[in-house]
Amino acid sequence: MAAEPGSGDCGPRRGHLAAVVLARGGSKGIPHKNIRRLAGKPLIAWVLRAALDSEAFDSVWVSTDSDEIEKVAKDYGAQVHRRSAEVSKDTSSSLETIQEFLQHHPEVDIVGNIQATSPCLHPADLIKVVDMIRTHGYDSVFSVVRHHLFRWRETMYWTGEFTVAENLNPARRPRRQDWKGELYENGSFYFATKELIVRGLLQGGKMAYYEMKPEHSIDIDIDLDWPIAEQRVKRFGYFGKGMPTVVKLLVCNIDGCLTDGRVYLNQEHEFTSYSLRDLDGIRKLLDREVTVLLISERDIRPSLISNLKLPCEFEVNVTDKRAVLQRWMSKMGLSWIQAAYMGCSDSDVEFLKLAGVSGVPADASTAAKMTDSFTCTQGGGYGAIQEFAEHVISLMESGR
Ligand SMILES: CC(=O)N[C@H]1[C@H]([C@H](O)[C@H](O)CO)O[C@](OP(=O)(O)OC[C@H]2O[C@@H](n3ccc(N)nc3=O)[C@H](O)[C@@H]2O)(C(=O)O)C[C@@H]1O
Repeated sequence: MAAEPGSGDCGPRRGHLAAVVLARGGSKGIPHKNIRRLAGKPLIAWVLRAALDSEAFDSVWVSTDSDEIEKVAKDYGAQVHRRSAEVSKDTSSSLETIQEFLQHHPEVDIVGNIQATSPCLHPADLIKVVDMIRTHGYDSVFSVVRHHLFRWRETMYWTGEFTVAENLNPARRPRRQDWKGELYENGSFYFATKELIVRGLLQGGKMAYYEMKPEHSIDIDIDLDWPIAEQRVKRFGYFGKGMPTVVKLLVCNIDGCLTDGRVYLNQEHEFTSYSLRDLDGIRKLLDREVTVLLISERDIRPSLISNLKLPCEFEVNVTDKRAVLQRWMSKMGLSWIQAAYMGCSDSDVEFLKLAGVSGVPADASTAAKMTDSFTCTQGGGYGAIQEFAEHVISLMESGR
């Protein structure tokens, strides 16, 4: 979606390109915004993952003044620049914070300032922007989105002033499909050379914009934006995988996904519970011809599963998950990319990584959560399977 900038091709550009995500600790509007969980992951994790997976940068940094953010940044694979208190104030601008970063990192020639507040970023976009800089030699590139908004001049009606239309003819109001709309900066990223930044500019020199898809363009500014951003990320975000559009099999760990992992005991029996919402999610997948296989490492009574009255397969007392999964995949003639996997424990990590799409409940183990999986907002046994099933269905329906 790169635009055609007027100045044409400017020749190749080399030099160290650093992705820099600014994440101060003291955000005002939304407390701890930069590491608050959005769709199951700390906010900064979304853009860090896109930047790292793009493999387009020589280094990926988080600039922060907070120990907590430093830890999260490192957990997600970024390097950390500890910034000074002077550039961590409410009044500090991104520009001065980036200038400070450059003073400490003289090896860096170009900065891609990626804003955590736009969490629907995809590596493919970053790869194209880096190509605009590397191959076409632009000095600065920033993200925009197209809006179809009619603008009207601001007036004070009580003074007798009249308003006028600024970008439309009211006598011939264009229909959305007959009007290209206008480009607006969307705050997702700002790439600029060191020369420009040192001169006090993030946008300047040979400039170009990069037009993002509207579904990927979201700017968290006020607290009201948060739930909208969360929905958008769940539907259109980058989950670190090839994003399959065909899913034929869901394998789901019973213990901790279908159940909440708790077992109640009396002298004769063990009891667990499940959520009807999860059965509904499974049913939705079955309706779409996805085979559902429930597995457990525990010796669960088969009648417990058959009592769910769902036409799904199950295997219990599994000692070798890999062998079971391999058997199912070859029986169905599938490759991993066509399989979905939901798990919650360390023994699921391998399969969470292999599957085309994977999900973990909110209370999964840390190792399971650190995989590139869709992290549910619900815990195991409380609707996580339903949430993941809806995510899988939206992937299949989006045709991506
Ligand atoms: C490059 C730039 O000018 N960014 C500014 C953007 C940009 O103009 C809009 O997004 C455009 O739509 O606007 C601001 O955006 P905001 O305040 O949300 O900041 C965006 C992200 O950067 C972090 N940040 C910002 C400044 C700073 N000195 N240190 C930081 O760590 C924030 O924590 C947050 O994760 C604004 O609304 O005031 C302030 C930002 O400085």
